[in-house]
Amino acid sequence: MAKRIDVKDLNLFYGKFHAVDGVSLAVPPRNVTAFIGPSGCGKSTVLRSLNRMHEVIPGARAEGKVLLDGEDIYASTVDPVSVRRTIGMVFQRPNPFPTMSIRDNVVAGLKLAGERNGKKLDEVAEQALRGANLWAEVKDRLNRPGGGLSGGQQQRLCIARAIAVQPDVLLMDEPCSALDPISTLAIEDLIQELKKDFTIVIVTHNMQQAARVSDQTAFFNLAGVGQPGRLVELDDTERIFSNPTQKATEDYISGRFG
Ligand SMILES: Nc1ncnc2c1ncn2[C@@H]1O[C@H](COP(=O)(O)OP(=O)(O)OP(=O)(O)O)[C@@H](O)[C@H]1O
Repeated sequence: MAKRIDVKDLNLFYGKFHAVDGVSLAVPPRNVTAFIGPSGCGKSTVLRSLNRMHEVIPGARAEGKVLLDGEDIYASTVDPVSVRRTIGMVFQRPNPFPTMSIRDNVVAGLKLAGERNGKKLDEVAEQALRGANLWAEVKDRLNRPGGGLSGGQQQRLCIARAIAVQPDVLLMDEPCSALDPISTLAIEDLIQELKKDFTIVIVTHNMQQAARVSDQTAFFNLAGVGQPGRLVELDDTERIFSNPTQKATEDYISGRFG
């Protein structure tokens, strides 16, 4: 169930390129944290480092600590695959397995982990689809392909797939950027529901969205061209949008740059 994350002096690299410099931040459990900032400042890179997806890119590496309820996910004894199971991820473009049935998409992770009991898989599929606010729309076509759903439904299917394995944390990388406004609102409502059970970190370019869905907001920026991105400030969302302490944050949220 929902866990806290503490990031300590995290530096992220792509080969020799120092992409993110010295980030420290805390994400409380059952809380939505939004990452905002101009393009290229490292939001997605930091997000991917929170479940060790960053290192999947050839040459990419992380220095520093990411603690999940005090346990360092980068410790040498930790299996990155189990980290990714505990800290799930939803991507920018919905990526269901298109020919696989809706039901099998949801339970794909569980089947991979060896669960073979059909009744149990049906139960988990229903629970996860209900949790993702999709059950009512798909309950009569669970055996039809996931690729046949609308974009917004596919994204909720991917959220159902992510929560079916009961992660502690959900990372969302611009989950609404490929969706229309109605589907976007459906996902935003869903995020409010999900935070009762999960710790959520969301990258968004949409500042209204950050203001609507998050409890705290982290503003990232670049010190200059070719310089690494860094965390400028992290505070309650209300404060970031009404009275930030840093001028760069104020300039960004008031639309003066970015
Ligand atoms: N796979 C990669 N290989 C090399 N460099 C990368 C890779 N992915 C990102 N970068 C670089 O790392 C820096 C941070 O990129 P990142 O995508 O994290 O920024 P971002 O703030 O999420 O940007 P955006 O808002 O445009 O998605 C950029 O300079 C980017 O070019």
